[in-house]
Amino acid sequence: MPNRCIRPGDNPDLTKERETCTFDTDELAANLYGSRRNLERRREISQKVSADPDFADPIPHEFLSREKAVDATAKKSKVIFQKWKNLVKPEEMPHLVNEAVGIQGFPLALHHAMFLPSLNSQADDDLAAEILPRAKAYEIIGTYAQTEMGHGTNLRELETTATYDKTTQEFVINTPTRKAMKWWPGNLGKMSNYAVVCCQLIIDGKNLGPHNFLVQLRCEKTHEPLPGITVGDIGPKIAYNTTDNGFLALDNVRIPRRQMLMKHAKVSPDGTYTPPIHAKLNYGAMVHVRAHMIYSHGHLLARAAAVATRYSAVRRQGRIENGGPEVQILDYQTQQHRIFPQIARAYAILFAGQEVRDQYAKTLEGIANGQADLLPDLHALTSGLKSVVTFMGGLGIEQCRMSCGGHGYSDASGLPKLYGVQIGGCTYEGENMVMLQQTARYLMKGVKWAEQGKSLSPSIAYLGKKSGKSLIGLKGGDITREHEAILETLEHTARRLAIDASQLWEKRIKGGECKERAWNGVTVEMNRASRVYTRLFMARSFHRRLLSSPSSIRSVLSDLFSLYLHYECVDMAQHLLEDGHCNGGQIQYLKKRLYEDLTTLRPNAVSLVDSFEISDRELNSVLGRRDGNVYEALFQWAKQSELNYTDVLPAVKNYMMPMMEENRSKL
Ligand SMILES: CCCCCCCCCC/C=C\C/C=C/C(=O)SCCNC(=O)CCNC(=O)[C@H](O)C(C)(C)COP(=O)(O)OP(=O)(O)OC[C@H]1O[C@@H](n2cnc3c(N)ncnc32)[C@H](O)[C@@H]1OP(=O)(O)O
Ligand SMILES: Cc1cc2nc3c(=O)[nH]c(=O)nc-3n(C[C@H](O)[C@H](O)[C@H](O)COP(=O)(O)OP(=O)(O)OC[C@H]3O[C@@H](n4cnc5c(N)ncnc54)[C@H](O)[C@@H]3O)c2cc1C
Repeated sequence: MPNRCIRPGDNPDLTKERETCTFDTDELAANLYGSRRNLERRREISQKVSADPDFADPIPHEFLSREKAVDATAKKSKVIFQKWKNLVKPEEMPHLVNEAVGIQGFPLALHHAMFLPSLNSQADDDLAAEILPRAKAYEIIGTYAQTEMGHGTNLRELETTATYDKTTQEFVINTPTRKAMKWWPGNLGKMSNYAVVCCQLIIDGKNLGPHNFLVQLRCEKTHEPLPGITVGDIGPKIAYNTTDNGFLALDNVRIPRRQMLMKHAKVSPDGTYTPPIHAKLNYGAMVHVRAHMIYSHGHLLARAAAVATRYSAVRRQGRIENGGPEVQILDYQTQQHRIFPQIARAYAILFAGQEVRDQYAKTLEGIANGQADLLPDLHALTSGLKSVVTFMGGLGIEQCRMSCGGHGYSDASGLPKLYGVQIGGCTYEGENMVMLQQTARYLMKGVKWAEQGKSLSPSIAYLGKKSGKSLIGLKGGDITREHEAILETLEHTARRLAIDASQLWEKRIKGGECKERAWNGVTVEMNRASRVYTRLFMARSFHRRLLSSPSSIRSVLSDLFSLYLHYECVDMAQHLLEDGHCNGGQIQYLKKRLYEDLTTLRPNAVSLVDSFEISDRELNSVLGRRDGNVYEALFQWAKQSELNYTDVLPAVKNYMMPMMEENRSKL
């Protein structure tokens, strides 16, 4: 079957891997990206970026100081948002940015991810008409400033205030304490001249909770901070170092009334407050990012899996049989067990990410028509997915990094930076433990609705079903029936964990605790229920994709799905066993099936990651390069280290040589 990555001059081990492929890699890539046309566009963009001298990197970013890296990123961003702006569709923009700039952030990241979405969904018609065309034309750059030094999670306790002054029809925006400074917002420090700032709305001394306001931070001509505004960069971080995450203090800055984002909640000139149709519509920008970050995090894991798989096919170390040749490390079962589940999870996350984006679009349509009834379901799902996927992705990338041995520790592999970027997602857009509790709140309602026989939305319909006996291992032979048996077992487990958590909670309440304290006593169990609900959704979403896939890729997707299910079940064995729904024999059966899956997938491993269709430039990894010629490339990469600009470093000349000289002269 064709693997279209084969080229003359490639590492022969990689070529051999590609020759054993049993499916058409282009078919799978087209399915992943939605169509052949999308796949071709993806390639076209990759090729054009590589050929554009404006995007050329004289030396890799890894060797640049932070300031120089920020500079290079800003320069490329200007090219993207001027020269390239009309050459790509909005949905192609993330790929263009990844290709041209990389994953560590760029000056307009928050402008796109949160500033524009906030204005689009929360500004009233007047404000939108005035500001959106300017923002879309990049006449101004904006960000989303919500988190403060003292509070990120608990938005109700944010301290920044917007106090309405009826006499002038203005809001007075103020940072009352040091810890009330906005702290963390991306692109706030140096790039943005505007921000959507989240403040407690105060009218006639009454606090009406967090609301969003458009605030100009810097002069449009000089880019100097405006009077009353203190703004800057918070310093280096684990990753995202080309992003100027910032701080901001506002000293009684006045803005006109109409700069409150008033599509949903409104303040009239006389100070009358009208609440929104759903209390949390002000939180819409967060739901937007949570709904979109699932897919992009799937892509980060896909990159790591591509690096680890290709490198493991090229790397030869040790022998399996005495006297045999040194083997490709991909032939070790431990290596396969480390890497193949990451390939499967990356596909699963990408599929789930595509489904949740569609669900977000439907919810938004409803809200535009005055219907917010889909929002609770979407909030529960995006909260669960963002938590599970970012954690899974972090673990997966770290497994991939370790699977590359010493070279995985080098920035040449691209993996340390990938890990740093990925794990940021465990914290931003709501700390994972906190967001899982949001999901759990919804599940607790679902358990009650199911008890009362009420209708349940599709994502929690399983709560209303009855459990039968687990048929895992008892439906021998037929893979379709085995998949169904496992999905039913996962449904049972998700339901059982939600009901157990609900009963534990009720027991504590009956024991005399207030609801909230009782909740805190059961949150570990609540979060377990949320994770399994989310993992069930991911498995179901993968299954839907498998069932709708064309026959040409059905078999390889089915193999991958089997591995996914078997791995997830073994990973969750404790939950499957706890109530006796599965027995030890069934877990042993799942393990046996998992080891068989590793062998089945082995010939297609490289081709499965080739179908992620990530260009060398985007992958930015010496170990993961398509042609597999890693050793020469490693040496060329290291030669660019600034420590190699001279043979004798000043540090050696100034300190080490005199020390050695002094010690020699003492003899
Ligand atoms: C060219 C394009 C390129 C794009 C490149 C993009 C690159 C992007 C890279 C971006 C990187 C980083 C960006 C990061 C940004 C940020 O981090 S912004 C800050 C995010 N902050 C948070 O997420 C804070 C987390 N906290 C909260 O969300 C809330 O405070 C919390 C939900 C935890 C609690 O809120 P409360 O108001 O106290 O509400 P609560 O009492 O718990 O719940 C009441 C009720 O409301 C429901 N609820 C809560 N939130 C929502 C929501 N968002 N939508 C719908 N419903 C919501 C909740 O479930 C309760 O319901 P119930 O029925 O009463 O149980
Ligand atoms: C890379 C990055 C980019 C960011 N970009 C932005 C941005 O653009 N705009 C912006 O406004 N913000 C941004 N943030 C801030 C981010 O949204 C917050 O850091 C995040 O929401 C977590 O809040 P926190 O820092 O207050 O953590 P905390 O809430 O202080 O968390 C600390 C610990 O307390 C626990 N905890 C807190 N509350 C509870 C609870 N109720 N139940 C159980 N445990 C709890 C958490 O689980 C965690 O273990 C960014 C952060 C990062 C790391």
